[in-house]
Amino acid sequence: MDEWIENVVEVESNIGSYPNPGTKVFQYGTSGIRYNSEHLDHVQHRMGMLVALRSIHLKSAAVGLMITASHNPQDDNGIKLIDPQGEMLDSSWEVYATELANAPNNQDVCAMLINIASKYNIDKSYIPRVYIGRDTRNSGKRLLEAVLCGVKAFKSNVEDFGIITTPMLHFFVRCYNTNYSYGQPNEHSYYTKLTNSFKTLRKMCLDLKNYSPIIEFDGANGVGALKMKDAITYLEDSLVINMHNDDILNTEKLNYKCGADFVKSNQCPPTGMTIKPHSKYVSVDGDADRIVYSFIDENNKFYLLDGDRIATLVAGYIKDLFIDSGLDVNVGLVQTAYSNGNSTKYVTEKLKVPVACVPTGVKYLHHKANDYDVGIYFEANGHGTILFKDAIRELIRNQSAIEKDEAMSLALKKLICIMDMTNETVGDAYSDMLIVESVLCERGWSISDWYKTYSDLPNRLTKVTVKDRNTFETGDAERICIKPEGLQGIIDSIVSKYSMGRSFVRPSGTEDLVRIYAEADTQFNADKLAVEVATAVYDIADGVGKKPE
Ligand SMILES: CC(=O)N[C@H]1[C@@H](OP(=O)(O)O)O[C@H](CO)[C@@H](O)[C@@H]1O
Ligand SMILES: [Mg+2]
Repeated sequence: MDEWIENVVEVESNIGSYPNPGTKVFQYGTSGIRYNSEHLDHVQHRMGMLVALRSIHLKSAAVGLMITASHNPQDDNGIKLIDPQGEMLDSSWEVYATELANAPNNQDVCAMLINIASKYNIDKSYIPRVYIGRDTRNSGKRLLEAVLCGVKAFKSNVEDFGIITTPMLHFFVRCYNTNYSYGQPNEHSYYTKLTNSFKTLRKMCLDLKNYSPIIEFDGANGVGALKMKDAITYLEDSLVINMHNDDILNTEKLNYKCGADFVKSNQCPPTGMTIKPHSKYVSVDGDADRIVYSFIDENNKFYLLDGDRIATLVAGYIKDLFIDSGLDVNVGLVQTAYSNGNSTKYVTEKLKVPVACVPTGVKYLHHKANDYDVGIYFEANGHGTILFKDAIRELIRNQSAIEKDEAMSLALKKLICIMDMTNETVGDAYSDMLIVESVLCERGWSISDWYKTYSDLPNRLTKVTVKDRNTFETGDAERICIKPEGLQGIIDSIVSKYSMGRSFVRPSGTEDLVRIYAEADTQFNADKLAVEVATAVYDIADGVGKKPE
């Protein structure tokens, strides 16, 4: 074992070209590793080796490696690793990713890989299979070379899909490992599967009422824009997509004042396009795994329909379809502490769908959603999907084949369409858009009809930089702050002064800072509550820079 790995690392992998300059500390966090791309060559090289080893461990299952920094600025880049069912890398291996990225020298890298190989008793006769994709960032091509060097050292079968969205790569990985029952690992199969089921459902919708198929699409000047242009040829006339922020050649524009993260964080329309009252705006992020909707009214007031809204829309619709189909299926929704309190109330009280709350990060939501027959999960920022248990999928298809009752049969057919247009591996802006458009059309709703289903509690998300965010520890799905000691007591007493107040703090997993979330009866109060709690964090945890105001 030792000799094998030593040979791979020291001879085959060209490791001498990828030294760790030792200037930065990396962490495989909420969603992989992200950093300024200048510091990432050795990281990508090592992740290439790790992912190949993971495939060998999993007996030649295809695993994925996506080179992206999602909604971060153009200068950043990073990596997301994908496990065989298209889900995110198992958390037990995240630790190795972090350790390897930080290993000071090549001998350490070698020793760590030997450790992993012997811990899992890895059988080196398996040939690894690695699927690779990247977003539109300039640095992607250079970092790809580093990844390839690492991956090929293990004599892997490598498939480089070039520039694709993150969810496409997740989909492709699942296709291979399900022996292609999920689809073929190529873009044509992806578009065809998702779009055909969308078009089939659209034909069942006879009365559009207030629904409009026109979408103003904000592509964040990234891969989402590039791929939407391809998708349009598959959609034909089922949707009218007007493209904006689709300048992928001007890479410094990526995510700049546009895209899902900008719109959600700043609670304002994307720039780079004319915003017309009551038009329907769709914004995706830099790797197209997030989506939010928005519009303005005749008074230029801005309305955001974020992940919470999408989750409630989808949960209500799916629940109704199951009622109509006569099938008794448990449908549940998974949220995080960032979900608006009124969305949780609406889902539990009005839609009567159970809600679970888990820590931030799609991996936690995805995992929890598996507890339900049909689990819907969305982060408030617009990352989410629907998971159908295999047995339920089968039940729906079998029942649909024999159902005689017309109404029940129609509901089952609609459920099949929804299943087939869902990319169940991970949040997927394209798939989610098709689902939202389907439900809006079925309901006969305009975007403002959708907005009227419930009203959000005013809220504010803010952040504070502290000396060491690792001193923070949280509990109860991040709703309680355990460390620094004493902080939770202070937060409780601040919150108690506010009507409908709620606030929590947690260290970010993607940035070096602490996030503060606050909700209250008015926007003024939510803002004020956020500042008060941010100040408490700043004071107790050695805040860095300007005091919150
Ligand atoms: C409040 C917030 O939106 N946090 C985001 C952000 O994580 P942080 O750990 O909060 O930095 O990035 C994650 C990856 O994209 C995403 O999963 C998560 O929801
Ligand atoms: Mg993303």
